[in-house]
Amino acid sequence: MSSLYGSFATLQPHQQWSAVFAGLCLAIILRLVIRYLIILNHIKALPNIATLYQPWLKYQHARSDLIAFPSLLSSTPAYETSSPSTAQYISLRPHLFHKPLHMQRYIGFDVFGKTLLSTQTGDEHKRHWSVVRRCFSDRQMASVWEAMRWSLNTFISEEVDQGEKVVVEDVREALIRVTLLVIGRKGFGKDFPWKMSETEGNDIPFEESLYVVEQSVLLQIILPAWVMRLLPLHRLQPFWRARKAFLAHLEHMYLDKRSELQTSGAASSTEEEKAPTDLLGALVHSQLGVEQEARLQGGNEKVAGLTKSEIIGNMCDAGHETSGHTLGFAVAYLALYPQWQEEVYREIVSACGDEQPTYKDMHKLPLTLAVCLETLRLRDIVSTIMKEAIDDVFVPYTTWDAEGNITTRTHLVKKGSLFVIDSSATSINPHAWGLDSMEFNPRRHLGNMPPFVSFSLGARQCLGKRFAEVEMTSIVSGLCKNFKVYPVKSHEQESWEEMRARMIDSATEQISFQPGKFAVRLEIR
Ligand code: HEM
Repeated sequence: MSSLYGSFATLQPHQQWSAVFAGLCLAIILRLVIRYLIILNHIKALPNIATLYQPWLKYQHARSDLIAFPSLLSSTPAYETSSPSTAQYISLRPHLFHKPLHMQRYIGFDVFGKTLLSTQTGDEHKRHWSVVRRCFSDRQMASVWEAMRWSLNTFISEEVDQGEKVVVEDVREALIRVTLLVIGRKGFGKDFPWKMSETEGNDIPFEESLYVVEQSVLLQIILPAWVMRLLPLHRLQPFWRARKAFLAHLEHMYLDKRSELQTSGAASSTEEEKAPTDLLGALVHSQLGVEQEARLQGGNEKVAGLTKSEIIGNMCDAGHETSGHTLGFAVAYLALYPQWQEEVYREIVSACGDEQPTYKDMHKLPLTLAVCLETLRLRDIVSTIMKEAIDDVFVPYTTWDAEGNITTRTHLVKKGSLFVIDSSATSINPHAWGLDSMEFNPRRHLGNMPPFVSFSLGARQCLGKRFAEVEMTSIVSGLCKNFKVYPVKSHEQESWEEMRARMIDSATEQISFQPGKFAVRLEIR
């Protein structure tokens, strides 16, 4: 150290300044790299929830569904819980458990503007919720169904060889494209293929900016825009430019939609039939309605509802990834379990005869929806739901002995503790779902069932639940009505068990849990 100081002292003053400057730059870069690695690790998985493929195993070993583990971000002890009663207890008590908004998962969601998902329970949540909830009307759902079918047909006719048999080489990629197309059409109200003119001063077309942002979403969440801009890394520049262009397009589209609705008079109509069926249009229509209500009540319309950046944030949160990945797993299960394909096919034929299923038929297709829910139960997409205790609180949990005798207990959780509802494990807890909890059996969703936490529960449960259910039922019914789905072996001798492990268990955790690469063969019925 002293020799380092000695060498420093021998330098000329301007060289000393340069050395200090270089040292500072190095320290900043080092800090950024460390932050990047911590956040990456944090987003991808909490270290203790590493049992991705057998999420119940750690509870089975502990003979308890309450396991303590130190939180990454809080100095207070944190607890992980999986019992449905505990998960339900926490989810249904928003006055005791808030969202830990300091966690990167929620900070990351706000990258394009504040979203409903990352608002704190209370006034802020109510303000967002009152605008966003109006986008999920029955009319919206009917058009989501149609858009999904259109997107699936577009994909099948454009991307795979026409004929009696077609092979989809990468099911995950295909279904993400199908759901992304729907977000394009249903989200931004744009027909495909996009022929959008470029926004003034923006040289990257909207379609391109959306695809690049989608491809680099993890980076977009982790790295602030100014870091992407300033870091002298050649490969980061396209991501930064796409993000800038994407936001500029969205702002342009928002302002256009606002003035279009105001000029057409649709803005002043509260009738549901006048609301646009694309998500951006519905959001703007809802926002204009909230402003009008505030005006009529003598309030300040300028502060009513959401700001421009909040509308854009909520727009970007119109999840295609969650439904896309669930559908990827559902196709794997259908291919592996042909008996369920046949049952679903019979249900569709008895509900719709020779016609293609429409949204009006959805209530007659409970088994088709159950296939999607059962997929989600076994391959929970979100995996972890974070909560923070805002007061000292006793939570229920259970332990059991070697003979299986169950004892119900309570545990004192200190104010400020961080909770992770382990939804992957909760949904396969044999004490709640039965000893066959690991088996793929969609029929279990048709009767009484334990609380299902994959969409969360209570006041903060998924607002897009119905949207996702409609998207998934539309695709699964469309596939099963028109095709038989077969798995494609990776080599001639591959057994069913090996295929299952490859298609289901090769999943990875990115922003959400996602299937690995696998192919299926579709044969026209
Ligand atoms: C299979 C598909 C989906 C699953 C499994 C899912 C799951 C979830 C979960 C677990 C939460 C709670 C997250 C938390 O508290 O940290 C949530 C919240 C939310 N989801 Fe979904 N989601 C899905 C699809 C969608 C779709 C398609 C949309 C929109 C079109 C959507 C919109 C939302 C919104 C707005 C919230 C925040 C609700 C609030 O905090 O009040 N979700 N979702």
